[in-house]
Amino acid sequence: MSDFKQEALRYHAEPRPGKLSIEISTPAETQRDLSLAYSPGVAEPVRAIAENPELAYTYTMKGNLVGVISNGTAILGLGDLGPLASKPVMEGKALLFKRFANIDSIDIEVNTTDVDDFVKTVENIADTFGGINLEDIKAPECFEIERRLIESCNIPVFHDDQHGTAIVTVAGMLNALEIKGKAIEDARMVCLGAGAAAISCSRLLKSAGMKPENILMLDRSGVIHSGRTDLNEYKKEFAVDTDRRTLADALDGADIFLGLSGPDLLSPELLAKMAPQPIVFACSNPDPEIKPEVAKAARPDVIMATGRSDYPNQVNNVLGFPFIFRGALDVRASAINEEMKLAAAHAIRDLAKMPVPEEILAAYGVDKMDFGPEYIIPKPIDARLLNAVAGAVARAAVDTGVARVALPEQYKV
Ligand SMILES: NC(=O)C1=CN([C@@H]2O[C@H](COP(=O)(O)OP(=O)(O)OC[C@H]3O[C@@H](n4cnc5c(N)ncnc54)[C@H](OP(=O)(O)O)[C@@H]3O)[C@@H](O)[C@H]2O)C=CC1
Ligand SMILES: CC(=O)C(=O)O
Ligand SMILES: [Mg+2]
Repeated sequence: MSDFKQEALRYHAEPRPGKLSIEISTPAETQRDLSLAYSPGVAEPVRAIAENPELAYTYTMKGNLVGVISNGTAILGLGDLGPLASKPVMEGKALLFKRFANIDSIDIEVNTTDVDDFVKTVENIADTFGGINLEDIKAPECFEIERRLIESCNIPVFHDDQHGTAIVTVAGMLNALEIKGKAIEDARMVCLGAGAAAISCSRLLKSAGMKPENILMLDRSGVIHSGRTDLNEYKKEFAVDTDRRTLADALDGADIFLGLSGPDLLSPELLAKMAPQPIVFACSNPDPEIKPEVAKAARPDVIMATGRSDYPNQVNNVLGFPFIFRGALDVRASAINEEMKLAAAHAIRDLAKMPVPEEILAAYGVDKMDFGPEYIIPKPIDARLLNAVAGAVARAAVDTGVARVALPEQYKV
């Protein structure tokens, strides 16, 4: 086993197993403290909430608590390895919520692949939380699960692999296209993968101006075209009239490769077929569709992003979900709508054009980071993301009427 793999296991095992702990936020030392925290004092908020459920936001941690909920059917790009094996990823998402947006969150792994069962389980516990982040649930089930939970829950329900990924991808893509000097309306994209992330990214790219006829999507059976009879309703949305059938056919002259599929599926020979200054977002985790060093050797003109922290241009939903939920929770939004998503994408995009603070350069061990092919998107540790993205989301929630409390001062511009 490599040193890095051993270190990763040790990181998860020490100083105690896992990556999270729960802390007490009120005094609990004296008889008086205990009388207030538990019996008899706890009866007062119980009675208050029973009379007015909104007071759960005042007297419990609900308003700053997000459930990270999975059934482990699409764990990163590792596939369906079951709910328990997804726990390190879900604890990781909770770590990121806390680290980047001071949101308390807890992971819940649900042991079912049945849509009705999953939906019922989440519905039954939803009131515990201020928001629900669905994670690593495979397509097509994820679409029905999210739709039904959005309908039945009165808190934001957000499938991160769909919308978190789409928001960050659109932010990075608009910047990559700007650097390439190509309008999104004219860009031709090949999307490898037709699951949760691919469908949602392609939908949001269309909302941002990409033409449906300029998107060729592929699944394991090749190009999704209108002659296919094996397509579910989500894939059908992307079926086009075309003679192209294979990834090689699709990539001929394409401007963009968006990979949301699996490891090492884009060869240097196929990359060579793309248009000048190709944009390659190889976003599969942990192993991208093509490694940046391989892509750059084949195409020195490539604008390249991956989902990983150890290469430039990390296009990963970590840049989105902590800040999006921060904004949504702060205005007690009932939903995370399209306007909020596009506002988040533009806020992330715009931040990449601002001068990069010293502490970020130091953390990444470089002398400079300037907007360009090696820096199309901010780093997750950029502290400015919090106010920029959460503020944009909160303002969009207020503007579109889904906020249930007024805009906090810190988000007023
Ligand atoms: N960077 C980021 O922020 C994110 C990256 N991702 C990555 O995207 C990938 C997909 O995740 P998600 O959408 O949640 O999973 P899903 O299970 O919903 O979708 C997987 C999709 O990939 C396709 N696929 C798998 N292998 C191949 C192959 N050999 N050739 C063509 N298509 C293939 C599947 O095809 P078929 O439909 O035929 O089965 C399916 O459409 C993962 O690698 C994940 O790590 C996901 C979310 C965020
Ligand atoms: C980043 C992420 O959510 C994924 O790869 O599934
Ligand atoms: Mg995921």
